Amino acid sequence: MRTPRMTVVGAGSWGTTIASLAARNVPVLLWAREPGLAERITATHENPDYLAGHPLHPELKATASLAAAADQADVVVMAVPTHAFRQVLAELAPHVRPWVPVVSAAKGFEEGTNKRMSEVIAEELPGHPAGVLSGPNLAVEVLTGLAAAAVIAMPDLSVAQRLQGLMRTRLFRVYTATDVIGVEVGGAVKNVVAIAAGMADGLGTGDNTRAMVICRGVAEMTRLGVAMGGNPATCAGLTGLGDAIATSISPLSRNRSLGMQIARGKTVEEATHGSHMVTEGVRASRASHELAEKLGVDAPIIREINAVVNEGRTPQEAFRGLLHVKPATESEAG
Ligand SMILES: NC(=O)C1=CN([C@@H]2O[C@H](COP(=O)(O)OP(=O)(O)OC[C@H]3O[C@@H](n4cnc5c(N)ncnc54)[C@H](OP(=O)(O)O)[C@@H]3O)[C@@H](O)[C@H]2O)C=CC1
Ligand SMILES: O=C(CO)COP(=O)(O)O
Repeated sequence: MRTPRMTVVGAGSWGTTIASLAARNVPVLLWAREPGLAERITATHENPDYLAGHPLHPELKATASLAAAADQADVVVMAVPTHAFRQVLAELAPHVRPWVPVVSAAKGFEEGTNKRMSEVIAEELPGHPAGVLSGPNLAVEVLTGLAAAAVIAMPDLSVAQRLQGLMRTRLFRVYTATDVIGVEVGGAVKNVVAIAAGMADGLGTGDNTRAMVICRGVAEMTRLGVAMGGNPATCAGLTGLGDAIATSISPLSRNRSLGMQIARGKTVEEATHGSHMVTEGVRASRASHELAEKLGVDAPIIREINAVVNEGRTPQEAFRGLLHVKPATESEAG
C-alpha cells in the first residue's frame, strides 16, 4: 500500500505548523491563497508572512492551486478560519476524491448559521468522514518543538486512529476521540474564555480571578456542549479546559491579547486593525451566546463578552454584570 498523502488547506500560522509537522510522517501539500507565498514556502522552507524565522520541514511543498492541492489527497485538513471555511471548502469540493476524510483545524462556529465546521464539511462534501483536530496548540510553540498534545475526533474511531498516525510526532502527541461535537464546542468557546481572561488581566485583577474566569467559563462551555450533544468529559480534557488554560494565560494568544487591549480602552476594531491574523473569539462570542440563548443554557460570561466585543458594552460594565450572578451550588451556578 502506498504512503497516504495529506493536504493542508490554509497557510496561516496553524495550517503551516500542522503541515510541517505531518511532513515528518507523510508527503504533505500545503495550500496558500497567495501564489507568491506558496512559492516561498516550497523554495525557502519558511513562511515569512506568518512564522518568519521558523524553519519548516524541508520536504513540505506548497501550492496556490486548490485543484492540485485536493487532487491527490488521502486526507484533507482545513486550516482556514471559520469566516472563509465554507467558501474555500466549496471551491475545493469538486477536486476531492470520494470518501477522503476532511478534518477541521478551525476553532469557531460559522457566522450566521452557528454551525460547527464538521457540519459545514458534511454539507459541502456529503459522504466524506468529517471531524476535527483541536487542543492547546499555540502554533509557534508546536512548530519550535515544545511538547504538546491534541485530539483528533472522528465519528468513526478507526478513521481517527488512521489519521492519528499521520499527525503525531515524538513531541506532538495526538489522542483519538469520537466526540466531534464536544471537541468543536470546546475549541470555539475557549476563545471566548480567553478574551474574558485577557480582559480581567487588562483590568488588573489577580490570579484568583483568572482561575475563576477559566473554571466558570469551562462550566459554561460544558453546559453548552452537553446541550448540543457533546460529552461533558470532553470539556474537562485537552480540547476544553486544556485549551482554555493555554489560551487564557499565554502572551501568544490573540484572543487573550484582544481582551487585554479592550480592557485598556481600545475598541475591537482598534485592537485588531493592522493585524493580518485571525481572532476567532469575536465571532465565537456572538455564536456561542446565540446558541446558549436558543438552547436555554445559562452562560453569563459568554453573554457579557459578546456584549462587550459585539455590542459596545464596556469591560467595567461586563465585570459588574458578572457580580450579579445568583447564589447557587457550584454545579448549577451560572
Ligand atoms: N494559530 C494557532 O495557534 C492556532 C489556530 N487555530 C485555528 O486555526 C484557524 C486558522 O488560524 P491561523 O492559522 O492561526 O490563522 P492566521 O491568522 O495565522 O492565518 C489565516 C489564514 O487563513 C487564510 N485566509 C483568511 N481569509 C481567507 C479567505 N477569505 N479565503 C481563503 N483564505 C483565507 C489566510 O490567507 P492569507 O494569508 O492569504 O490572507 C491565512 O492563510 C483558526 O480557526 C484558529 O482558531 C487552531 C489551533 C492553533
Ligand atoms: O487556539 C489556539 C491555541 O490552542 C490559538 O489561540 P489564539 O487564536 O487566541 O491565538
